[in-house]
Amino acid sequence: MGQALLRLAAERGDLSVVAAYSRSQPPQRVIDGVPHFAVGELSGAPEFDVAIDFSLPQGFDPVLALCAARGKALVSGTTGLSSAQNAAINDAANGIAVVWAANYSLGVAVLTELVRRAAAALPGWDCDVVEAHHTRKLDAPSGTALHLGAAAAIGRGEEPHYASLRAGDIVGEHTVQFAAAGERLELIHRATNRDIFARGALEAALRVAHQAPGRYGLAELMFPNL
Ligand SMILES: NC(=O)C1=CN([C@@H]2O[C@H](COP(=O)(O)OP(=O)(O)OC[C@H]3O[C@@H](n4cnc5c(N)ncnc54)[C@H](OP(=O)(O)O)[C@@H]3O)[C@@H](O)[C@H]2O)C=CC1
Ligand SMILES: O=C(O)C1=N[C@H](C(=O)O)C[C@H](O)C1
Repeated sequence: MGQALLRLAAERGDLSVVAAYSRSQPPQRVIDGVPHFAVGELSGAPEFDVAIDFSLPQGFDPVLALCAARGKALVSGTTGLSSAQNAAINDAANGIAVVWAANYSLGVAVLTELVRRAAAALPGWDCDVVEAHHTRKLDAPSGTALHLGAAAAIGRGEEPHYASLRAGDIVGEHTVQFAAAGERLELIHRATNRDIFARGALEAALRVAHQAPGRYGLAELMFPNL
């Protein structure tokens, strides 16, 4: 995701990337023309308006801390965060603008609303969330699966069952199934290119960079017609 963000940001004239951060050791001083900072070097990063984080749970805390210390906005898509890390986002949102979303695609934002409405309309139906991703993905169920399950739980009062498949280079597929005797409803989102997530995160960053402190939902920020 970091590579997609750098590539797509370079194509735009309305934003510029001032630094990249990762765990790479030894630190690669420049990545795609952008100054790179490795673990332990983040405090030396230049001034910025908003940070975009697509790391891993073990890389998230220093980025949140830097944004909070400098009073700058954060857009994060890192999944598999702990409840303590989610609570830290809520705390930080008292002083900075924060967006965290398990999925930055428009399609999943629409699917989430459909799932919420279907669950509310189909009380007593069985509900399962099946997700499939590439074999490099470390967390399961996916953040999107948990997000869709939470939307279903609003309408049905309990979380669905989850199933995870890891195979090949699947970008990200999520199927929410509602089943009752004699019929079955399946709502499916299939991502075929990871750029959709990076584009969504860049748009969110542009919108939240100078917002007042608070935790902003992706739909309220990006898809007000939903
Ligand atoms: N919300 C959304 O729309 C989406 C969310 N995701 C989520 O984004 C995250 C990243 O996904 P992906 O890009 O595929 O994963 P990768 O493993 O390809 O990239 C993870 C990045 O985090 C860096 N990193 C890992 N640990 C640390 C650390 N301790 N300190 C600093 N940097 C660290 C890695 O550094 P290095 O390069 O040096 O290894 C790497 O640059 C996952 O949680 C995934 O679920 C993914 C796609 C869409
Ligand atoms: O790791 C990925 O690739 C993805 N992770 C996110 C998730 O955990 O839901 C979003 C997307 O499905 C791709």
